[in-house]
Amino acid sequence: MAKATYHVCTLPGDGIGPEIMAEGKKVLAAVGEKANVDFVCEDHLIGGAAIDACGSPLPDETLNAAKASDAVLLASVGGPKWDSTDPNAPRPEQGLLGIRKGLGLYTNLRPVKIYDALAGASTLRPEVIKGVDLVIVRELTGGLYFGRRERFYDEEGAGANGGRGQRAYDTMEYREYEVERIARKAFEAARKRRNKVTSVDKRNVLETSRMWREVVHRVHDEEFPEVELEDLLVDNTAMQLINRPADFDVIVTENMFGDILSDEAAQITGSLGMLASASLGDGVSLFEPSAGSAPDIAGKGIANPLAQILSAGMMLTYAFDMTEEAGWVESAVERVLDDGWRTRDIADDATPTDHVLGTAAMGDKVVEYL
Ligand SMILES: NC(=O)c1ccc[n+]([C@@H]2O[C@H](COP(=O)([O-])OP(=O)(O)OC[C@H]3O[C@@H](n4cnc5c(N)ncnc54)[C@H](O)[C@@H]3O)[C@@H](O)[C@H]2O)c1
Ligand SMILES: CC(C)[C@H](C(=O)O)[C@@H](O)C(=O)O
Ligand SMILES: [Mg+2]
Repeated sequence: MAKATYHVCTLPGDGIGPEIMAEGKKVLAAVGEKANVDFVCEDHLIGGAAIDACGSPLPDETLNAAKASDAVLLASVGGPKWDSTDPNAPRPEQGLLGIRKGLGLYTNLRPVKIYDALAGASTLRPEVIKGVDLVIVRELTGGLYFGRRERFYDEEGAGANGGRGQRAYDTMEYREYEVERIARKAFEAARKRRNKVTSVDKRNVLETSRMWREVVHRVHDEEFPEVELEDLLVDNTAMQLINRPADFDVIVTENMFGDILSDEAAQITGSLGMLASASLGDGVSLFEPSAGSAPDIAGKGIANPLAQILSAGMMLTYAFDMTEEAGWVESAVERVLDDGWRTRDIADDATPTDHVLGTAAMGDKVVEYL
């Protein structure tokens, strides 16, 4: 049989990005060898690296290459080097938002799963985290991130109350179809899991949330009546996530609430360095760890590459329908952890120092177990 070839647009980005991307590629190559599939990875610029090279966080060349690929694997963007007080200066994060919008990636899946071996790395007590297995379905191309915004000088306000007159606003806006389609994705995910959806909003305050709740319920009643649906306000969710995390199955929420709740949920698993994600639309998909460029540890070779590796695993499932091979990756990661191998962020007092691995050694270990 002819060897299948998949073209992967790889976007290492900034900070720890290139370090963890190298490990994601290593694992992909190993899977390819075992499955007789060629993953042809081609690096392109995004974020701060792209600003430095050509002044834009998302060069046309990168977006075009992403559109022409079979899937995109991204590491992370951003860092203090590109922090500027000039509101018109290009920002690395615009590259990430631009590619999400440009590829129409409105669904972001962030699975949060406890590895038994990592129970000691979690901030929470073992009896609280036992059995945690949830997925955050985050709306990714709407809301505050993409609403009208402005920063301006308001003469009337100048001097009043001691201010210098600056004003700024961001707007949260949703269209009904945007809520409908993400709700559908959440109910479909729940059907394949434990059949429960928690819809998170701030209906007691926000008009977008009032519409969100109505639309989610309509989609539920008309198309997925057999799925259990619960509503929770976002502040209460933040609390319940650490109070009873094992009760959640699918959490569906708008863009910014999902951003915040997913970092919180990551800490339940022990480290942000463990949280993979898939960003899906109707065309090419993108896979990325949920964490950022971790400037505090960049360049030291100690970042945890497992979220990047698990994101590559999600790519196998969602982009290439290689669920068996994705299972190899998940199982290799699980066995590496079971055998006590750790990066620094998930090590605890009981970890022998010779079991604390650097970024590249952890990638090698996963390949060895594959
Ligand atoms: N997808 C992305 O590209 C993405 C996501 C989040 C933040 N960012 C950007 O990253 C930059 C830094 O943001 P931040 O510091 O607030 O968040 P961050 O996610 O980069 O880091 C938060 C904390 O988690 C740790 N951490 C993150 N990933 C890790 C890993 N793989 N292994 C071990 N530890 C890890 C960091 O060391 C840090 O202590 C900002 O410019 C931000 O906008 C990018
Ligand atoms: C870097 C930033 C724009 C991004 C987001 O908020 O979506 C990140 O925090 C994430 O979670 O992917
Ligand atoms: Mg985030």
